[in-house]
Amino acid sequence: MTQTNNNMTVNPDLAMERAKCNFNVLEVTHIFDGGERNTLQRKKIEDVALNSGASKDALGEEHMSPKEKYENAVRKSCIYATMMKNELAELSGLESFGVSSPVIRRTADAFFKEVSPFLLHLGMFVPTIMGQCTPEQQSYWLPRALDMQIIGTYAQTELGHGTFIRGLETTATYDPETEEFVLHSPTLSSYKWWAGGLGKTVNYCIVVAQLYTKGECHGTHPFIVQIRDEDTHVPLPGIKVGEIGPKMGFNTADNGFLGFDHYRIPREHMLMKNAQVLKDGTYVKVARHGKLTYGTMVFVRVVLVNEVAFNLAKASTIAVRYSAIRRQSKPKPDEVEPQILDYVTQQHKLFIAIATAHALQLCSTWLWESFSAVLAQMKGGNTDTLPEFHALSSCLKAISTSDSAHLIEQCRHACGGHGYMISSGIPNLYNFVSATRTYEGDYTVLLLQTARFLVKAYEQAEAKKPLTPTVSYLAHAFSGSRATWDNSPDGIIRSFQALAAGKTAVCVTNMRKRMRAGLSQVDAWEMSTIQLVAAAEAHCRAVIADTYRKEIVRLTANSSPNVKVVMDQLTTLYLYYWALERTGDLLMFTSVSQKDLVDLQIAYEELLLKIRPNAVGLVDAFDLRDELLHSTLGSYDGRVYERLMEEALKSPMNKEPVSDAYSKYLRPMMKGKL
Ligand SMILES: CCCCCCCCCCCCCCCCCCCCCC(=O)SCCNC(=O)CCNC(=O)[C@H](O)C(C)(C)COP(=O)(O)OP(=O)(O)OC[C@H]1O[C@@H](n2cnc3c(N)ncnc32)[C@H](O)[C@@H]1OP(=O)(O)O
Ligand SMILES: Cc1cc2nc3c(=O)[nH]c(=O)nc-3n(C[C@H](O)[C@H](O)[C@H](O)COP(=O)(O)OP(=O)(O)OC[C@H]3O[C@@H](n4cnc5c(N)ncnc54)[C@H](O)[C@@H]3O)c2cc1C
Repeated sequence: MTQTNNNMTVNPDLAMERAKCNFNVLEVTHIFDGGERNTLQRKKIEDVALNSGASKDALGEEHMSPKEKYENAVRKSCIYATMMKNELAELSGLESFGVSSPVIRRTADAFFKEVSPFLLHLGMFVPTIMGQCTPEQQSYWLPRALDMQIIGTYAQTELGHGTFIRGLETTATYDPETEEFVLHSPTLSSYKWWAGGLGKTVNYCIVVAQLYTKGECHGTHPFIVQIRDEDTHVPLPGIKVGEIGPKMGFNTADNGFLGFDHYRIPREHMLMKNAQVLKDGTYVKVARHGKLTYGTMVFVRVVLVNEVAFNLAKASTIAVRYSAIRRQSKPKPDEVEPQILDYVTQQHKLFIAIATAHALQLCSTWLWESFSAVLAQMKGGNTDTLPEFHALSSCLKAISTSDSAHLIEQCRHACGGHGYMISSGIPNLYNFVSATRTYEGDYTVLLLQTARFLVKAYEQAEAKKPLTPTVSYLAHAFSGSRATWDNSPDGIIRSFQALAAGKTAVCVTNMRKRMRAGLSQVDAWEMSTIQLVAAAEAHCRAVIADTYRKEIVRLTANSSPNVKVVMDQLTTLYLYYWALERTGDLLMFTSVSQKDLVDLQIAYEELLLKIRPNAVGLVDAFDLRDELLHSTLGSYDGRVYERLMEEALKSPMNKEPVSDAYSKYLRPMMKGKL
């Protein structure tokens, strides 16, 4: 029997779950959105962007050819970009549309099952103009880019190098005679590779190249480069550009390749905020910190934490709603088949996904605020906080993307066979999020950046020198005794810090041992990298746990009692889950006993049961409209089987009763005439 809810026919199991929920869902929505005002503004933006139906496709993207898919994505990008410039910019309170509204970014997902070919324009081209140009350059380029008179991308990675930026081979050689830079791709491996939108969409790009002037190489620098005619869109002479072909995801992003044959650009097209080349070819370094040209990457790493929190919220919404309507097996012969959400193993798969979406969402807001503070200090010429921030944003990017990809895959497992359907929405989420673990700095590589900082901080702690806030716990690393286990939230967080400190200490000790045995510092470091990655991961988990806990306590200070309880249950679940995932480490670095761990496992299982009645309410609180979920399994009304059948019937394979393949191949083979 079905029930109606907001004029909608709702699956009775979902209706029952909603009736069972004992907390005010809207209050939790406000927490996730960062306040009631943000929720109201988000809803307004979604109404304007989505109620017209402009986000919908007549035929599902999955049934289109690659060319049709791309053209459709461009069509919708143009519609959405026009909305962004007009109605949405006004609604979001922005003077011009752009990178500063996560809501506008998130709402775009209703238009694209994969991604927009404009993602890199707004995600990296515009931010690079904002972060790397002089004020004069900015006043020329920014209005054109924001108004989308030009469309750009960020072409840094080459066929031969992505991680190791200092190893890039594209050259930009200054010619003082003509006051131009000559861009050149000397080898196949120097071809730019991967930039989103480069294949067919953009007419400009940021190119990162090795700068040569007066015969000397000054390392990689960014340049703004026109690659296609502004009117005809034809590639300009000296440019070889194209699309790189099918990928696991991102198939509407026309990622491209780009090569230069002694291609000339004006001197002023070097982005000169951090370094300049004067007319006579003199190189002048302006920036106080050598890595400020990496600024756009740091910005995107910060943004990505928010991005993956949102995508994990989507996957957990789909999987929890589906688990409430799906009934399977008969553990008690006299009773009806239970909802699969009643299985404790299912709760174990899913509730951590909900908790992690909250943890990452709150950490992303905190990280954004820290980033704003670092930028404000740098405006005043102070770069002291940059190393700590680079270490922090590197590990948070690595762990948030990796955990989210893993948990989205776990949500797919939780949906059984139907989760494997593209129409479930989960495969596209996974394909998108698994790429975030690699791009903008690979997981291992970024954790090793954090490890560099941790080791230095450890040495400072050893020398009793002051420590920066996120590593201040290292000061306790020299007490000589193991940290005292205590299963309160604060006690568990202290234990996570003890693990990070203990693992860092082991790395330092091993590296010193290896160096005493004759290895160079580089080789001793290399031999310790497995443990260094583990130390950086432990550090990051301590930071996330601490931030999540503190933020929830702060944000629920005035919440109603039941909201306080359910938010506390989620944070506790997060802490228990990760403590139980790291029992070996806890035994090494804290006083935890076998009995403590057995008790913790029982407490965890009891917590799952406490959260169970509120599970659907918790994902409803993410307040994700069906248009954003793109899912047969996760829609608000729970009409799962109906939607699966409707989608199956849309398949072009079902257009004809007998496939052409029958007369061409099957019949001849079966009649022995092939
Ligand atoms: C209309 C519709 C619209 C709809 C849409 C609406 C849209 C709305 C738009 C908004 C939403 C957008 C969503 C986003 C999506 C974007 C998609 C992006 C796609 C992907 C893009 C990319 O994928 S783009 C390429 C990224 N490619 C990397 O990511 C390379 C990694 N590789 C490195 O990043 C370096 O290679 C690596 C390892 C650091 C070593 O760099 P290196 O060799 O130079 O340096 P060393 O290791 O020697 O380190 C020497 C010392 O520098 C220190 N240091 C290093 N970096 C530092 C730093 N950044 N800041 C401070 N300090 C730093 C270090 O800590 C050492 O410090 P110390 O010496 O004190 O220990
Ligand atoms: C979907 C997608 C979109 C992208 N978009 C863009 C874009 O718009 N613009 C752009 O410029 N780039 C883009 N990229 C490229 C991306 O930034 C790089 O792929 C990424 O930085 C990883 O570099 P790589 O491919 O060179 O990997 P590699 O560095 O070759 O990594 C391969 C393996 O080697 C390991 N490894 C490498 N170096 C070390 C080390 N020092 N220590 C230990 N292990 C190491 C890595 O951990 C990894 O396991 C995109 C990539 C993808 C997948």
